[in-house]
Amino acid sequence: MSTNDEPLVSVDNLQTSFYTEEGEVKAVNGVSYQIDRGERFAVVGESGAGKSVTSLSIMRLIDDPGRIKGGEVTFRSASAVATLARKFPKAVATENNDGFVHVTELRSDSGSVGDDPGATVRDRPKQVATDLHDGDLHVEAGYVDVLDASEDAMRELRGNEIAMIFQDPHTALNPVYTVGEQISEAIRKHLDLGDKAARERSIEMLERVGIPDAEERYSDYPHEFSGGMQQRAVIAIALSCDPSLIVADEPTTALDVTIEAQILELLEELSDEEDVAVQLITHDLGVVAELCDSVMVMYAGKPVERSSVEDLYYEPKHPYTVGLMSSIPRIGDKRDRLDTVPGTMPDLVQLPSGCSFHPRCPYAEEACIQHEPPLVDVESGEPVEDPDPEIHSAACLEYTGELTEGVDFDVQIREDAAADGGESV
Ligand SMILES: Nc1ncnc2c1ncn2[C@@H]1O[C@H](COP(=O)(O)OP(=O)(O)OP(=O)(O)O)[C@@H](O)[C@H]1O
Repeated sequence: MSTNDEPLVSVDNLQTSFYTEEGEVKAVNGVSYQIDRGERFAVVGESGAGKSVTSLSIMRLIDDPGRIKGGEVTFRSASAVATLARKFPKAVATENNDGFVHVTELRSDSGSVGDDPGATVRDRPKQVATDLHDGDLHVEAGYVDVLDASEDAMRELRGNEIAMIFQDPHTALNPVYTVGEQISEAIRKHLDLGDKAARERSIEMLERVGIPDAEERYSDYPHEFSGGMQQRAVIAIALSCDPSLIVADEPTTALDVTIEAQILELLEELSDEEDVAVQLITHDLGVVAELCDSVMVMYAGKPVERSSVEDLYYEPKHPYTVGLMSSIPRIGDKRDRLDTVPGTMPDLVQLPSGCSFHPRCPYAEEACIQHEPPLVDVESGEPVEDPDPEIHSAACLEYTGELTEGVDFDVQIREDAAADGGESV
């Protein structure tokens, strides 16, 4: 199998902690997942579940007192590998040298590339073809070992291959530059274009994200844009460098209902048309239903359920997910629906014994206080080693057969409601 058929992002047993006066805050405590090219993947859970820290970790944006303690993050992209190999040839792994840039398939216009494609690239980095440079060595497949990458390489990756959209577009835009200049600046930096070409591309991007009269609006300052238009401009900046992954952290929380729906529609359209994968972080299952294909529910730094969005809606398996589902609002409804799970997230310095959710779980039994449930295939009860998006998995002793009473819930979704954000009864 070519590595291009493999997931774009693979996260394996990621662990990130903050070392505070109170102790070690285990914000991300063994998280694994994968995202395919063009897939829209949601990370959902209450405040403090570890959603943002997971995303910041895969982009290597964790600052003191935080530290990524362990795990592996792999980003498979031939274009990223080609760009990094050309810029940082000493970082290319070969049979004899370590490196965080891995070339797994290489094609040469002028003949053989030998048995060790990494060594070939190391020897002739300036002949590697990229989006910006011609060359006779073509990287067909490869990956970047993100947690081993240098800071310089990460800077290159962020913005070029992985773009970010945050909750508040207002803070993402600089008030003293026009919106157009900010998009042009991003384009000039990443695509090596001159002023005129960058301006033209910026106007195209503004049109692409649905800003009317893009040419005139190019010279507006951010305060002259509405909140929804500002978020569209942020999306234009994110897209202008042709990323393969957009990480969107609560991108619609600051927007009103109608605008929220429009922005989600825009993200969906762009991801379909440009084959961009999206990692969406949200506490809102209505937003997940609207946009995503697959979902990971997090609780206290760990995944507690993983499945397709459809399976999660029609057949949630973890009592925590069921709690989250119990009053999925229609899209845009800003009620704090997560109040519906009584109790609060535990102290991440001193997690409860056994299942972290047991103090809040209506079905908890003695076994739940004693044993930490592994993430298992809900059908077979077998542990899920590799995060397989096809497998519906949950971390609850119900599915390992260790509960005596078992869990007992009944979720009914109105067909029409599921389509527009879902509403469970
Ligand atoms: N700089 C920091 N110092 C100490 N603890 C931190 C820091 N940043 C995050 N944490 C802790 O890590 C845990 C996970 O936080 P994270 O922001 O990932 O949660 P979240 O699920 O994204 O929630 P929210 O929706 O509120 O952003 C929280 O307990 C938080 O207090």
